[in-house]
Amino acid sequence: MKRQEFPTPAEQGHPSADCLRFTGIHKRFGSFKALDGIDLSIRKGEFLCLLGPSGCGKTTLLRILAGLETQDAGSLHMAGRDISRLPPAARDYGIVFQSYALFPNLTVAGNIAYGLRTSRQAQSRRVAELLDLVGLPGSESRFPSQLSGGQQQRVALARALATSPSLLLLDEPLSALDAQVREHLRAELRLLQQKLGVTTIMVTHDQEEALALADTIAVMRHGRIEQVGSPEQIYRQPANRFVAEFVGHANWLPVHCDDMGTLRLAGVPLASSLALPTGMAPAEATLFCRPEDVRVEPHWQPATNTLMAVVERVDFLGGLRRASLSLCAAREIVLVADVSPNDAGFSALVPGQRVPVTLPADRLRLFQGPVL
Ligand SMILES: Nc1ncnc2c1ncn2[C@@H]1O[C@H](COP(=O)(O)OP(=O)(O)OP(=O)(O)O)[C@@H](O)[C@H]1O
Repeated sequence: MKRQEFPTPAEQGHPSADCLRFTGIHKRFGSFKALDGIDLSIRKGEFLCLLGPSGCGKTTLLRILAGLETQDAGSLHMAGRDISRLPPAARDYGIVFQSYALFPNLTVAGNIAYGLRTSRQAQSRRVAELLDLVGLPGSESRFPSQLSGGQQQRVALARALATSPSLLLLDEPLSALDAQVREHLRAELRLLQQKLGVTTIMVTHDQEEALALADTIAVMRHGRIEQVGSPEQIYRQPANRFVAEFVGHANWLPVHCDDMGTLRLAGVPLASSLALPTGMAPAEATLFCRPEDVRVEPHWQPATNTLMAVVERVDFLGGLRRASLSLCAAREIVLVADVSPNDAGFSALVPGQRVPVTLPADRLRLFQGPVL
């Protein structure tokens, strides 16, 4: 086989071409609805993370795509081909599981070459090439038990990529590793995926991992997709409370919306430019604001969305301080601000001190109903 080089994204086709499409996927286990109508498209070369809490159906969706589980209804198309009923071996993917799933009795080379149907010489060349790629050159003759968790997962990745599949499936591949190895491998995985341009779907419940790795995140809950978007969209414009709560830290502040559409937080009117979701009745609402968006001001200056607060406590978070601030007009309302030493109000963060805080209008979102 004359396969020394990996195909570039350009060789694999136009990056925006649809590679994979799930349409109306349903799956029940007995009376339990594990997937409840999944529609999702993935572009060629895209890195998509299925993100959601335990039991939301991420792995089931991945297993259906891999042909390891059968959907009750719905279809799957890959590059325009209906693969809904094809056996796993006919679906053209490589897969990496959470537990490294290497054959313990085979060497690293034996594990990686397992699915290759080429001459021994071509296999050796391919194995060496893949080991270079995953940063383990010269490890051919070692056994899985002689490798660390991170190294075993690199071998599992090399094995998944051995046949140059169109699709790489990753089922929580980093979650069994310790934090430092995980972060290191995460960065390498992203570089590798970009270099190869292989369309990738990764299952994770780790929102930080999804934000760091994905081009697109599909947030799931109870067998449904709650939102699909770029990490920026998911983080900045969460479609609903569930997404906002699941991804990142957030302040949830009770606001009242009067008949004129004016919003008030602790009686203080907030910028009227805040967009109310269409159909929201004038009543109680919840204001959402990320801690890093709350601005602690060095001096009082009457300004839109600026309120007085008292510093309740300050926690050291390495590069940042996390301050809990209670509003002077309603001490029971506490908001959290992440403040960097470069921010103007940093030196004012002394417990007991009164400080002005601004909630930038363009960083706020409103959700219907009271704070939960
Ligand atoms: N073979 C099965 N038989 C019965 N129930 C199952 C089976 N496989 C999955 N389930 C159930 O379906 C639901 C979704 O499972 P799934 O493994 O897809 O969730 P997940 O989002 O990947 O969660 P986790 O992050 O914990 O793996 C869970 O409640 C699970 O118990």
